[in-house]
Amino acid sequence: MENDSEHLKVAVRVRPLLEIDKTTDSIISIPSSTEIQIVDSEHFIKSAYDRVFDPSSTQSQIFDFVSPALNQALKGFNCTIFAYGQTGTGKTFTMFGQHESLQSSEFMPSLSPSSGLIPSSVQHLYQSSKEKSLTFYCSFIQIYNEHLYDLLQDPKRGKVLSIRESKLYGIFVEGLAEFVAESTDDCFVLINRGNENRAVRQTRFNHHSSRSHTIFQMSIESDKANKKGLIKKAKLNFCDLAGSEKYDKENNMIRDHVKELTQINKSLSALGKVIHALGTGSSRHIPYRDSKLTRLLQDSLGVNTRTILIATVSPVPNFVEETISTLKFADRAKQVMVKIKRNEISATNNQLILKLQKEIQHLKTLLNLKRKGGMQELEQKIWVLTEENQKLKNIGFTVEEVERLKVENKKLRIELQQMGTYGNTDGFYYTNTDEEIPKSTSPFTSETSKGSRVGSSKPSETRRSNPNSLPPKASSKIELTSKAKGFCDLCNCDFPCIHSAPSPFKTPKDFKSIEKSSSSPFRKTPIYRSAESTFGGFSTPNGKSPEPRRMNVRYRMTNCVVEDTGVTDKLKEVENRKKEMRNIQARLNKITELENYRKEQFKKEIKALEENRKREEEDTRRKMIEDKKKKMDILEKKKVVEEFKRNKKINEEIEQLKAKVEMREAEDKRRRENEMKKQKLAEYYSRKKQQNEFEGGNYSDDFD
Ligand SMILES: Nc1ncnc2c1ncn2[C@@H]1O[C@H](COP(=O)(O)OP(=O)(O)OP(=O)(O)O)[C@@H](O)[C@H]1O
Repeated sequence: MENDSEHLKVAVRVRPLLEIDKTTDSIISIPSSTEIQIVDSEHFIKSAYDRVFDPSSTQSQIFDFVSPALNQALKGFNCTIFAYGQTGTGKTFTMFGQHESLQSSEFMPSLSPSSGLIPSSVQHLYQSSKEKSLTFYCSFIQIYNEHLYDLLQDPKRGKVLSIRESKLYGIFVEGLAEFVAESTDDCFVLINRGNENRAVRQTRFNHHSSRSHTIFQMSIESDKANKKGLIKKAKLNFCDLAGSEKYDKENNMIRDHVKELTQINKSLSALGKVIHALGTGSSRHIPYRDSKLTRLLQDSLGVNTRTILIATVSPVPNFVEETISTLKFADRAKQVMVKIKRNEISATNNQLILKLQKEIQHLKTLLNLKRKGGMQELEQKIWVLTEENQKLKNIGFTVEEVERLKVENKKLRIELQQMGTYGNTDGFYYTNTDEEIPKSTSPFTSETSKGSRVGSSKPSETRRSNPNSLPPKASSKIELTSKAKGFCDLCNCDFPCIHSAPSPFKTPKDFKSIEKSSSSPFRKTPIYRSAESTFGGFSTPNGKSPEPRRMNVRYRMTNCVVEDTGVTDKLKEVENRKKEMRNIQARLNKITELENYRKEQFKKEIKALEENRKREEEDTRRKMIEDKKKKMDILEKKKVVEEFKRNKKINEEIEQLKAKVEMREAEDKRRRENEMKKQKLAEYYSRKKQQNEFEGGNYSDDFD
């Protein structure tokens, strides 16, 4: 199965009846593990899929269905898993697990039976890759109202990210953080964090309805080349799509809800069109660019990616139309053929080397900057590295050298992480926890961390203590230009804001200390959230104080400048404060402008909706009139036909009567002729008789 074509795999999961459904009737029956039937007074539909999961199916059965694809991902095959369905049918339940368990605060190193596909897959991947030297990079994206946000770095949806395409990276999200997750726990923390930040809303059919599409991405890269000198890499996408929903005319929906609903339905319809185009195979143009979702998944949909669709449906009779529409979508998806090949890249491939060099260059720059400080040196270093990079590009590399580059890359990241750097240069960020964090308040104690790590490639201690690390104050001298100006890159908010958190692994106490030290007018707002909550049955310890998780992160971002803002004297501080205030004012103006713009947009949308409605009403009225006219025409025609039939019948009767009359007349004529003949004969015989008598002869009546 090195290079193969296969159908997109489709499973349907029927969720059980819930209290919120307020019914015990179900329209769904499952004759076999691959068939589903919808039966009610108006429908009888039967269709077959790769697998149908009945309402009693467990999370582990779903995991078993996808696990072969996960194993393939470890061998270098891309994989995308979707959950698609109407709102409240169990997409998030399937992908992440029971919602309540997301909130639990008990730490359980193992997964619970209610854990969803993503946590189970993460655990499986780490367990299966114990012996292999693989690196996992994780990112978490949400698409809300057709805008992309980084769920791990941007909880307030402050910065809209853009999708870019380049030869080096393919399709990628500019500025999206990719964390190096060294263990299952690292991943779990990231998933929890992302889940906390996801846009949800209470709707009629779901108390925690997801209002955004989320994509948890894992890039798996082998650290070492195989015997053939090839390096494996695979991308895994877990997509929990927002659920489609009908416009609720009776209960006035609020403005934001209407907007969300419009955007969700629009992007799902774009996804449907892409699936349709891929399924028919005839269409040359695949409309990937119609929505952010399809554009982002362009290289993971139908192209070199094993794709699994889990369509979730409700058994409630009221949602029969939605269930049928989901099954239709799943039917179309079944037709899609995907050509799959292993993603292997020669270790000496120019692009890979270039990428590694680029990363190493940034890492080195940051490290030197961290160690020595100073803008001049940084500029010098960048210049030297650029030169070096240029030279390196022209030199042939051996596999061993590339492997060394990879190892160096990883080492540098870890070193940076341990130094507590939060920096940014051309292309990459590296975040870290602060050395000042009191160990007792972190959500990850060393014992817990040690005990719970599954498949961690490194003991957690190695990432904690660092003899080279600078004292915390020194590290705080290095800041981003935008921060020096009092702006955050992500949300343009006053600084320090939520994005100044070194990593998603802050602890409540850390946040308090930040709040205290900050003089920002926003500092009273508890902007940081701890990674305490869990999902799928894993969480933070009760009362225990784990150690901060340290992780590396790379950002795909360009043209960021680093400068020395280690300002300690009072004057500059005052100056900075003023600047900060000016920036806040500017930001407020911007927000007001934005608000006005949004209002304007909303008015336009309402107007458009109103016009649409009017147009639809007009269409309906016109159609009704046309229908009426048609009916009248038909009635008119019917009348004519009946008249014609009646006339025809009358004519036939007349004809019959005429025929009868003619017959009678002929009969009369014949009778008259016979009588005349008889009369003539009688006259003849009487005359003959008279003649015989006269002649004296005998008269005989015999005549021939
Ligand atoms: N298979 C299942 N077993 C038990 N409960 C389920 C199952 N599927 C869904 N549920 C419950 O149904 C409710 C809605 O599920 P969920 O939030 O996953 O739906 P969703 O499809 O993601 O909805 P939305 O699109 O609105 O986000 C939740 O309370 C969830 O616990």
